[in-house]
Amino acid sequence: MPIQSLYGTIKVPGDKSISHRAVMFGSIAEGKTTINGFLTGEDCLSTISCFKKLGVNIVQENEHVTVKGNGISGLRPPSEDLYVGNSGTTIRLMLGILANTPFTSVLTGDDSIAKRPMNRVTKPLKQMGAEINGNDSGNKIPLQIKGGNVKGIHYDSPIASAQVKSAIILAGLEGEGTTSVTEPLKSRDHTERMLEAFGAEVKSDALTVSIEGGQQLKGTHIEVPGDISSAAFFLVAGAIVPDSTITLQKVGLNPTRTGILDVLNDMGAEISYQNVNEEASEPYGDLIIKTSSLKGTVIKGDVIPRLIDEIPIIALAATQAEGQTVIQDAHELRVKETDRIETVVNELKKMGAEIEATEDGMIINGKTHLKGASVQSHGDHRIGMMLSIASCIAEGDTTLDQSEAVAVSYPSFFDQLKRLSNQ
Ligand SMILES: O=C(O)C1=C[C@@H](OP(=O)(O)O)[C@@H](O)[C@H](O)C1
Ligand SMILES: C=C(OP(=O)(O)O)C(=O)O
Repeated sequence: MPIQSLYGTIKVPGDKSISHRAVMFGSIAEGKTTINGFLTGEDCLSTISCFKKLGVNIVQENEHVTVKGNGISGLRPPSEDLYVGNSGTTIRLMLGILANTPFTSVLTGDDSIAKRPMNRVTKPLKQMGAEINGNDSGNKIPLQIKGGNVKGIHYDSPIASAQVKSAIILAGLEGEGTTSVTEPLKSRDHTERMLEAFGAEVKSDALTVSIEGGQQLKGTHIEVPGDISSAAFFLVAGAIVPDSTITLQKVGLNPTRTGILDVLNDMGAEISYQNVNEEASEPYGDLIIKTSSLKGTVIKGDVIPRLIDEIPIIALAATQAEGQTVIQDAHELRVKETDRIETVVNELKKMGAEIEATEDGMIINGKTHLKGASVQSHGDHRIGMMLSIASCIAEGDTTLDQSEAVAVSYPSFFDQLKRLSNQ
């Protein structure tokens, strides 16, 4: 049923990319790391569980985590498989770390991870000296990795992927000589920023990142800002639900992640900023969104890696914008938790959207009146949240199958949505 308005202030949960990295880097650092604002979503809990199996002492109490690391050489052979659940970031970054451990580990995950390509990281890691075996020549789980004796390489990555860049840089941390990665477009730079916070020296020059081997990380304190990828659902909800004003507190504003703000601005959304801190290692600020008249736009090129996870909710915004929206260069969506081009198009069509898939994106004509339907998340958290926001403006009832998937990145999503709609 259509919601009358969304009004109020919320603090979205901690950034998923930063929460994963804080636990991982704390686990291979020397000494104590404390984390505040940790995301308690299932993906980040999978990362904690894997490092506990590698012998790291990690205590998690809600958003506070303490990690006692003993360096990479302090990691111990796991007595069981490392289960990464639904998390691509966990498996790909861990492979980079495990390239430096002289024992064998086996990495597995859920049905979605079983379909996702791993050769994007296993190929360069094998070149660096890691022994990796798995289904489809090391492309699919379960993956067996034995590390040690890593040699630095230069890698020209065919895709703009922070997971690929991070896996190689993490492998290079203990490797011999210099390791560098050049990517075609700049991807999120949380690894580079956080390695510096842990005392390492990382060089970034345009599209190339490099690191010298033999650096020891030192435990530190990490403050995790709110996840802009989670805030995105309420930015779009605030723009498309009538009579709404939503304040989102302490949202991460790292420029490699703010593509959604640029696109919503182009579409005519009324977003204002307060309490911005640009000095923090990860900048953040409060965002205020009001109901807005949106217009169609073209989204392509170097903004794509800066909003890749936000495309499902941007597609919904486009159904409520006057004119045509074209999304290009987003082929990567086909290898996320689901094929997000297919799932977005098929599910939004059920609600009456005028949306067509292209090979590397979609074309959406607006503005359309959405109607309630029986839809499904396909076990993909971002599809589930996008469809829930769609139901807020749809005429009639919507039922969402597999809604529990939202807990992967946003366990408090439905509670916060309810709170904003009741105020
Ligand atoms: O490094 C990260 O934390 C992430 C990188 C992105 O994936 P790719 O590296 O595959 O683009 C993103 O889609 C994912 O949600 C998180
Ligand atoms: C693609 C995502 O995550 P991951 O690759 O870590 O599974 C996501 O959160 O949208």
